[in-house]
Amino acid sequence: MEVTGETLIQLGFNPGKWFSEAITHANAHQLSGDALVKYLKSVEPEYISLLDEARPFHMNLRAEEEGEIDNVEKVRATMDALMRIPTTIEGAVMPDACPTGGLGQIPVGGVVSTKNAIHPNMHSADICCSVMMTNFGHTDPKTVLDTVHALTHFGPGGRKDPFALEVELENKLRSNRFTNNERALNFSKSHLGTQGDGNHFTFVGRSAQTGETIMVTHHGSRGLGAAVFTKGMKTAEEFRREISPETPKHNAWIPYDTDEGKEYWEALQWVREWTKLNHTVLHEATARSLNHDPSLRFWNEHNFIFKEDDVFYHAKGATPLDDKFVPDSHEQLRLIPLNMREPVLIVKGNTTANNMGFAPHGAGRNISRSEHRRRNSDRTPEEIFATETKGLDVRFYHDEIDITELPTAYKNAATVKAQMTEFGLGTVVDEILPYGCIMAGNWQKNAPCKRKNRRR
Ligand SMILES: Nc1nc2c(ncn2[C@@H]2O[C@H](COP(=O)(O)O)[C@@H](O)[C@H]2O)c(=O)[nH]1
Ligand SMILES: [Mn+2]
Repeated sequence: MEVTGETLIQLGFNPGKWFSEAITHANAHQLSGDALVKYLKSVEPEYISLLDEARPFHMNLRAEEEGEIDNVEKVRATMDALMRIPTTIEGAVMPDACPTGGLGQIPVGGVVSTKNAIHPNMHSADICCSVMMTNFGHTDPKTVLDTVHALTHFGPGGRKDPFALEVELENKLRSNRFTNNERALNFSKSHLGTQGDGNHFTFVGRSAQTGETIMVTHHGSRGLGAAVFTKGMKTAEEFRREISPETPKHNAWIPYDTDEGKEYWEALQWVREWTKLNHTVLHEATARSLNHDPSLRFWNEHNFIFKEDDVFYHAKGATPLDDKFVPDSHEQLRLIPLNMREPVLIVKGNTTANNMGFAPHGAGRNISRSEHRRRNSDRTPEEIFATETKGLDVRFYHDEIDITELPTAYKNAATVKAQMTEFGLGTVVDEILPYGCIMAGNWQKNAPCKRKNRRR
């Protein structure tokens, strides 16, 4: 009987590139029964198994009240599963941690170091989600917010009036297999100067130290990053089948010491450069419109992979404190937003025994968006908005309130700040006190397909 791929799968072997040569050999020698199994065992690749025990991780997170226990336990459980992936070295969990996806997926607020391995799912689709600030001196905060409101773009899709993509960066994108495709290249142009949706924002406030007006933008790499992520996951899956089929798909990795690994790492750097430009064009356009020469601008990513020799630090919603991770660091300063009613923190810090060189990237959530909606179903969005944004100038770009972005949707900011101090996760050197902000809002409510459904 002819030996096929199906025969091998039924015998319990994992499909991979080795199948084709083994099938040819088995048929040429008419192998069957024990002889076939013996031969297949002798040529089957040696797979990397999951670790029997989880590698160590630091829980810089503690439940302070009843409602937080469930979240903390879920974060611990997912880290326990994740730290059995054979590439892992060490992990850390930040006070803003919350689970995302199934068991074994890196939580938001998680840091995992690996040896010679890049795990695309540990940076997820919004590669290099980040925050940038510009100091506008003593310009009136409302004037800054009005000015950026007229210039920015929130919601799905791209701009009708895109900013120009630098030729040098376009050439870089065209030189890499993960970015040189129509989808990624189109996004790199049409999405430049866009902020997307969800919890991305433009925030304006005043420095607690100097009273100067500071603008902070929060967004990532938009369609370009998502396109790179899709390709990265596909490549990682090809490796997973060949080297560690026992590893769950969501934790597949690309070995760095391969052509694909080196090129994926390079693609991540181009995405980082593009994302920085995506913030910068908005900050520069605002400064030009205000005819103001800004005194200070800096940024930091909080959803990225950082490399030190052959060790890769995956930070899924964590702020790199240590300058070894940040090539364009300004005086070691980093930005950590909390919610629209709270200050954006300006922090500094170093690597310690338990922080792996990172701090939280925000407040995080104890409950999902849908649970938050359920708990507030007894009040109208307008009532909730009025209570939660009193005294602030809060705007939704698409004119529809998104209650899942209001302050009570997030963890208690005071608790997160207290745990930053308790676990040594950076020192606050200044705070940007809120004047107001712009977010996408619930743009789906008036999306054409929703309107059509409502008419039915
Ligand atoms: N200052 C503001 N901070 C906000 C707002 N909405 C959310 N957030 C915080 O940002 C972090 C980062 O979110 P992620 O998308 O990178 O995971 C989040 O944990 C919140 O604490 C806002 O409107 N203003
Ligand atoms: Mn972010």
